[in-house]
Amino acid sequence: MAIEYLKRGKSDADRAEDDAKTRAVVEATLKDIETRGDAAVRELSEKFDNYSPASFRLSQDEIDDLIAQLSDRELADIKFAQEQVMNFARAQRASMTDIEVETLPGVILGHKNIPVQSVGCYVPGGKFPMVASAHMSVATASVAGVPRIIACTPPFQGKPNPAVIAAMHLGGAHEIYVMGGIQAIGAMALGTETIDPVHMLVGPGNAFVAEAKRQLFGRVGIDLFAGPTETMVIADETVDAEICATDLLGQAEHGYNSPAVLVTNSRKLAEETLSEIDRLLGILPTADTARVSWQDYGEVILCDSYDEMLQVADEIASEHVQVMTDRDDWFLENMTCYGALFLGPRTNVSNGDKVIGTNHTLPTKKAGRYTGGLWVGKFLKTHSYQKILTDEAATLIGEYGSRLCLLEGFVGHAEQCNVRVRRYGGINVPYGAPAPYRDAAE
Ligand SMILES: NC(=O)c1ccc[n+]([C@@H]2O[C@H](COP(=O)([O-])OP(=O)(O)OC[C@H]3O[C@@H](n4cnc5c(N)ncnc54)[C@H](O)[C@@H]3O)[C@@H](O)[C@H]2O)c1
Ligand SMILES: [Zn+2]
Repeated sequence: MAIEYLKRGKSDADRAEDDAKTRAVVEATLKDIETRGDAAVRELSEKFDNYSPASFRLSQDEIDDLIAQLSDRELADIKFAQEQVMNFARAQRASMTDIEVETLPGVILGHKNIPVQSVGCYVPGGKFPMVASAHMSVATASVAGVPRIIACTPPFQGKPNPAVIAAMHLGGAHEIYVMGGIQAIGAMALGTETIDPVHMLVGPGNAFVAEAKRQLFGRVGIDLFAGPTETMVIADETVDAEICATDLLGQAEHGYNSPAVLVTNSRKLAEETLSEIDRLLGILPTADTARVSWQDYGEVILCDSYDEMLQVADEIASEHVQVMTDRDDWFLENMTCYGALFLGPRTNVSNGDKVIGTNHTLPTKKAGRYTGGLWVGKFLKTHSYQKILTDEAATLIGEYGSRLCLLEGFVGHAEQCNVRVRRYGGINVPYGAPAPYRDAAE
């Protein structure tokens, strides 16, 4: 491979050191929440968010008052986006069917999809009140039929954000708490004196939130590792530097640690994009964060061929991958590791973030190698079951089972089969012995 870095971000070693610091903070904080419950949650909320309300849970009156602060236009916009997300989620739900098949005469195998019974949805809100994240988790959980949906978001500028709370409420949240960061994640998963723990945590967040979910995995389920936003632009000379630079900075503004990577086969586009980014950083109102992300994590990678671009992109496995080339569908066909694809110059990552209807909670830190993003299927558990309807099937499966159990040395298991062979097949298998071999066709 002849790839060339025109700009490089932080080294892997530096990134690993940052992760280790986050891990340690999260571990100590979760322990504190587990030991001291509500008291710890309140102290942490005071410390990180300077917020200490009478109750972290919003009452129905408080929710109604907050929603009343929105204009009709704002409410209609929120509803439009939520409807797009729910429509796509409904279509995806319809693609998941329960099945029941007869694999051998009298042998019935099936699976059914059962909603997770309670979920905790985290909606980020430290730097920006992320209204859309409420559609992605809360509304999607509603489509899945989750019977208990609780939602947490930090205060924004000292108070609950009306738009976020409206989206949570309209999406179908049963309990809403104004609580952020590790304390929200810990309280939802571990429970406190006032919060019943949930079975699964979902939703994106900063490095602390993502790490807290990761550490709690096992105690509860999690959707996926969805930390600080990452973006990649794969572009050739079918597009210009303005669009590439805009798309890179558009996501770098999320925080101080959002990687943005350009992968291209054009040196001209690469160089022009670098100078366009400098120009835009002079006028973008959120340049404070975007500039730091770009300095520390921005990368420009020049490749020789489309094959090389594909290989680099799969290796990085970025959360968002915007493809603007003369062969976008070729990337769709061939890419294997990413969060979501945004194909062609007419769409862009912020459409997916806010409005178009695909889920914006997506895998970061290479998690796209083993999972896609949040979707209605993550709220459903697929459980199998089996039945044997006839004596013949009980005998046939029992005989094979008897011998296969003993092949592994499991005498007790073999007897579970043998007792059925004796009872339903009338064949006398001595206790603990393998069933005699009969041709399955007999
Ligand atoms: N992967 C995805 O799908 C996806 C989608 C949307 C957003 N995001 C990411 O979500 C993140 C949102 O981050 P945010 O910070 O704005 O909001 P956030 O709600 O995730 O985090 C805010 C909370 O972080 C806690 N916190 C802040 N500083 C802390 C510290 N030093 N130690 C411990 N806790 C601390 C506070 O309790 C605060 O309430 C961004 O990084 C964004 O890129 C990811
Ligand atoms: Zn974004």
